[in-house]
Amino acid sequence: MLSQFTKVCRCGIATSAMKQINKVTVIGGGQMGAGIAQVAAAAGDQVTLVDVNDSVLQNSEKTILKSLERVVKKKYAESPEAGSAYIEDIMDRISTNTDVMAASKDVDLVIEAIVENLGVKQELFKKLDGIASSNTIFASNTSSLPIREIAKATNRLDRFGGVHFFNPVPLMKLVEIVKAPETSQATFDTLTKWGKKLGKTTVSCQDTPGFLVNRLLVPYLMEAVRLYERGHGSKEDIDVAMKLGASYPMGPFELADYVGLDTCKFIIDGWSELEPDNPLFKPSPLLNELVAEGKLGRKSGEGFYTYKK
Ligand SMILES: CCCCCCC[C@H](O)CC(=O)SCCNC(=O)CCNC(=O)[C@H](O)C(C)(C)COP(=O)([O-])OP(=O)([O-])OC[C@H]1O[C@@H](n2cnc3c(N)ncnc32)[C@H](O)[C@@H]1OP(=O)([O-])[O-]
Ligand SMILES: NC(=O)c1ccc[n+]([C@@H]2O[C@H](COP(=O)([O-])OP(=O)(O)OC[C@H]3O[C@@H](n4cnc5c(N)ncnc54)[C@H](O)[C@@H]3O)[C@@H](O)[C@H]2O)c1
Repeated sequence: MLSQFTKVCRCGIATSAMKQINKVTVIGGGQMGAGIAQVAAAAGDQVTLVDVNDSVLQNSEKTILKSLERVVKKKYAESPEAGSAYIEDIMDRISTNTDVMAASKDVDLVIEAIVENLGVKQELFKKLDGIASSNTIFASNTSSLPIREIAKATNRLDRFGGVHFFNPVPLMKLVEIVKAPETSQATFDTLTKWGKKLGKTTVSCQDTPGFLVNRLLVPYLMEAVRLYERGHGSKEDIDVAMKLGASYPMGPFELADYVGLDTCKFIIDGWSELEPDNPLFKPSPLLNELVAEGKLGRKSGEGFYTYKK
């Protein structure tokens, strides 16, 4: 368990030093939460994955297992037995729980990857703040919401930061570490060290809309949708164009489906509310329509494209 490591400097002011994270609760077992649980357990952390019910958590476990099997196919191609032991070892470090309060009582870090909605995230952390140890750091994997706004629901603004992973978490090498105005240097350093322990490259971000990657990626994806809405290109051609003309691994429509169209909509609606006159943040009628029809991308079997279940 993380120890509150408090130093008193010569001036007499107590300052908290960087801590070691070994025990983590991940809230939200969807595509991001499952990935975060996987990479944390692979790095040796004891992980509890939380979601609203057991059937979601069973799916999360299946997703993690499938992903680990893909990793092992490459990493242990010559030694299937060592591969099985590797998977077993990681799965042994992951437990699941539907009781978020019990799962968050005594851990070094609570990181959430639930729905991209400020009120829901605030409500979650407000509840947790009352029961989690004062040593526990809170973090959000939000794509687009201000970390400070989420943290304001708690009395631990100094022990609250952003840790933004990318999808698919096991493969994407970057993690953005977000320092909100009140995030302490010790918290920021602890989160950065944790990101590196998970094998990721970290970049340091301020608490500005979209941090670094999404401030560029969101306008690009939305502009692709607008291009298509204007009838200036088919989605297939736009995807091919960006893959072969710009060497992106996925075209914008493939990527939006991969991310989840509900998440895309939550992001753009939030930014458009924040800056209604910014043409880059204009919502898209087509995106709204698809989400209203339950076409959320790969996770629901249909979005801009149709996927085999
Ligand atoms: C409108 C607003 C929207 C904003 C959205 C923002 C969202 C968010 O905040 C930020 C993001 O995340 S942005 C999103 C950022 N993300 C991006 O931009 C992603 C862009 N896409 C890509 O980088 C690639 O298409 C992928 C890596 C996803 C798949 O690669 P591919 O070549 O097209 O297809 P492949 O052949 O299937 O797989 C290749 C190899 O990878 C292996 N593997 C795959 N999945 C795995 C898993 N889960 N586990 C383990 N392994 C996995 C697979 O086994 C294979 O191994 P092999 O040994 O070589 O056979
Ligand atoms: N999808 C991406 O590419 C991506 C990338 C980076 C960051 N994010 C961010 O990560 C977060 C999750 O995104 P996702 O794509 O994994 O979503 P998802 O829809 O796949 O999963 C969300 C999960 O959270 C659960 N959940 C919702 N409310 C909950 C609560 N109160 N308590 C416990 N569990 C709850 C849901 O049951 C669901 O399983 C969002 O904030 C999103 O912006 C997403």
